Amino acid sequence: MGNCVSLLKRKKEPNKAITLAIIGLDNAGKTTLCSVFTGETPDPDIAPTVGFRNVKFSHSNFDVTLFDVGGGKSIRPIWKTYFGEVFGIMYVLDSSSRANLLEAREVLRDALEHPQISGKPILVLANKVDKDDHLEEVDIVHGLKLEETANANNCPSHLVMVSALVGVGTKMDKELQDGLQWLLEKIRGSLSELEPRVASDIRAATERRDKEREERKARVQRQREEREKEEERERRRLGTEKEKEDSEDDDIVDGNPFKALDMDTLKQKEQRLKEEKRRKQERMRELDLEDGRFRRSKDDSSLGYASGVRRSLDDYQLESRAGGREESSGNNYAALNLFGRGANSRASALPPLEPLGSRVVEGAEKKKPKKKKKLTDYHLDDRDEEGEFGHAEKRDAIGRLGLNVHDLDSLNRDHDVHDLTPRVTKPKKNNKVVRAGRIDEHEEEDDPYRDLGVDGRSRYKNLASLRQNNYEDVLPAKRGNKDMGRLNNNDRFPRDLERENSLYRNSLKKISPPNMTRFEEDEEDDKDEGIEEDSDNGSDDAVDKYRRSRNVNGVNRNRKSRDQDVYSSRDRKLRGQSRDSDDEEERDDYLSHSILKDTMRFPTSPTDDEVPVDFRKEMERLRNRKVNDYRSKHNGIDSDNYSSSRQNAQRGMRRYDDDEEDKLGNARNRNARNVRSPMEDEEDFNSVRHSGQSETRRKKKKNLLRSNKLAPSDDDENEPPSSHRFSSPRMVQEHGSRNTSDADTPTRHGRNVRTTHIHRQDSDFGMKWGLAEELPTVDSNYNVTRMRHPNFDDSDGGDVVF
Ligand SMILES: Nc1nc2c(ncn2[C@@H]2O[C@H](COP(=O)(O)OP(=O)(O)OP(=O)(O)O)[C@@H](O)[C@H]2O)c(=O)[nH]1
Ligand SMILES: [Mg+2]
Repeated sequence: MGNCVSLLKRKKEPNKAITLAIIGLDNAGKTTLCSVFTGETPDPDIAPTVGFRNVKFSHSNFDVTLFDVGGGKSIRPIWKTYFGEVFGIMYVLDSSSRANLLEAREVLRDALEHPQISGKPILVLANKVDKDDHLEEVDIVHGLKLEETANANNCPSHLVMVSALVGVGTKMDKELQDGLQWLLEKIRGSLSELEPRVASDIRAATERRDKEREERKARVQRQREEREKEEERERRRLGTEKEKEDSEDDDIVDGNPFKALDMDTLKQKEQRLKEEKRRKQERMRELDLEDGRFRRSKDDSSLGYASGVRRSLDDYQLESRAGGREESSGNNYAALNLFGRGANSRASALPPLEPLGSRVVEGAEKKKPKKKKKLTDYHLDDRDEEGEFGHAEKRDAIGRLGLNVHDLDSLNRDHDVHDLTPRVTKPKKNNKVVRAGRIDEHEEEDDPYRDLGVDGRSRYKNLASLRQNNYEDVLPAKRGNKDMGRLNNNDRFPRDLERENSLYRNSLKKISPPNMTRFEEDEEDDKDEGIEEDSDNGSDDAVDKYRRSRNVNGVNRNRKSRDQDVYSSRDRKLRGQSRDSDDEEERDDYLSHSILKDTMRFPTSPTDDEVPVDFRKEMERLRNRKVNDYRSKHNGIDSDNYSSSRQNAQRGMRRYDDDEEDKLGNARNRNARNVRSPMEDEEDFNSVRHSGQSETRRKKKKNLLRSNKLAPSDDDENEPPSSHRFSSPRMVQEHGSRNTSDADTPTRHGRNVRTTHIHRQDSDFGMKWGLAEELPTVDSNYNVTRMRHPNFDDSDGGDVVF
């Protein structure tokens, strides 16, 4: 009955306003719990609290203001600012985080030990108990040393295991509700003590804050006065008036910020400011002049102010003593009274100001820094025509290109200069400047690389461009381009420009196709392809046409496009070269050209003394490989086939023994001795071509190739007809009957093996097993290769021998 009366009594009383603080480590769930108390649904993507915020809610006849502070390390120190105002504390702990328990203990201890907290009730909220791995109550009490700390600081404490995610407002977690109730009751129970304590703490805090504010104000006032004094001194020195207080508030008339502005007043104000400024400047000039005169009268008249200020401090001290000047104690700069009579001690303490003095030095002209001339195409070309370079350009060229004096001499002599010009300026249309890789009338008149053909020319210019860019700018764009990649190797690429270029010129002369027909052919191509001549450009010579239509610029063209230019499939067709043709001659022609093409990718100059060793070796290796590949491929034995034969034997697909290896080896050697590859033929052909007979090149070359292939060598009468050497495996099969017989053939092992005529349709297994490509040349006398399919039923005819 008594309880009911007290409840009814309480209901009639107005709510008590109290303040609480919710503290704890970051990420404990403080802000989420605040939402729960206020009845808001917590934001799942809640951000960490930076600083402080407060929330309000009512519970059990209390209007609670809850201070939610950030739990981050850097924010914790501000907690204590609020401790004096609070009646009690909620301490939140993430019960699922064991790692933070120690830190949480320390933070709790620090809080309870604070004089404005000790004795106040503490509610510990072990949050996030909805998580599986949360700590047990005992562990938390033990881990936090809650009882010891609370008892030590006379703080009534209570711990509840809660989850902020259960519900909000009246539907909040029951434990949480109980905990809140406990705290509020505790506060209610000690309200008589707490209220005066909090009130006094708040008063003390307010007094402290007021005191601090006063101190700050006084400090600011002192600083302002100092500044004003300084400004006054400066004004007196310059003889200017004190400006009217020009605060932003001036424009606010009668405290009304929205009142219309008086334009006349504003104009007057502006005028006044201008006048002030002008007077100030005049005064400054006068002072400068005075000072300048003073300096000159003391020194040599030729010595300007600028040099005067550089004199030693001792001079000035002496001077000031002689002139009865005041000498500031201990400050040498004070002796440098640069501002004449009116100068005050502060100003004279300043270091000398050179720019002021420099104005009064008669005849002292400021030298404008000369603009550094850029090394452009134009400059270089100009000088080149005169046959000389300026020193600056030479130095520039040395710096840029890493050239030596010898190189520079060569620049003067040769047309190399065109290729070495840095591409700084953008050439105008139809101008005469020659840029790297470009061809125009100017160059065409005396083009030393004309013989190289378009491809050779651009290749040469690529080289020059590489040099000019120190191999770096161009190369990335050429990635994948074998020859450019090789040039990047500095070891193989001597720095000597002359040597390098002659090397390339030689190699290009040797391998480039005859240039006389290039433009004509391309003109025809262009017609066929519908490329029209550019009517804007007046020049109609073949070189220009070619350049315009193909955009031939040595720097920009990549290998693919170059190869396509010279060896396009269209060209090959026109020349009667085709990989797929049934015509043997066409195929040969194709092959020889593909070798030639590859050779072009690895340009070499065979003049031994000129070529660096590594480079030469590499080229020789390449050439030999090509020749050997060709020989072996077209003479029935190649290393691939040989090794695969060995592999087949090991797999049980064919019989294999050392004797056979001997035979194969012998055959290979013999064939290698006697067969000339198209590569060698091409070399011969080139020598013919360069002797001026290029118009009949195709005919001659074919004859040359054919004669070589068809003529068996003298020292080997058993050489099979050379046509076989150039036959595809398919053709070998088709003509197999010429070299095999149906009769038994004795082997060295004394076993008779029946040879079989293999028709095309019979050779399925060979094709299927990928062996068709490996079929060797058939020779009934000594070159017998045996292949046997493991599943092949030989009951009808024994082994199959090719
Ligand atoms: N599982 C679970 N997650 C909770 C619970 N309470 C809060 N969280 C989550 O814990 C994270 C941190 O919550 P906050 O309320 O921002 O933590 P805080 O203590 O305010 O952190 P600071 O502001 O940085 O000090 C949030 O992702 C909440 O969703 C809970 O009871 N259970
Ligand atoms: Mg927070």
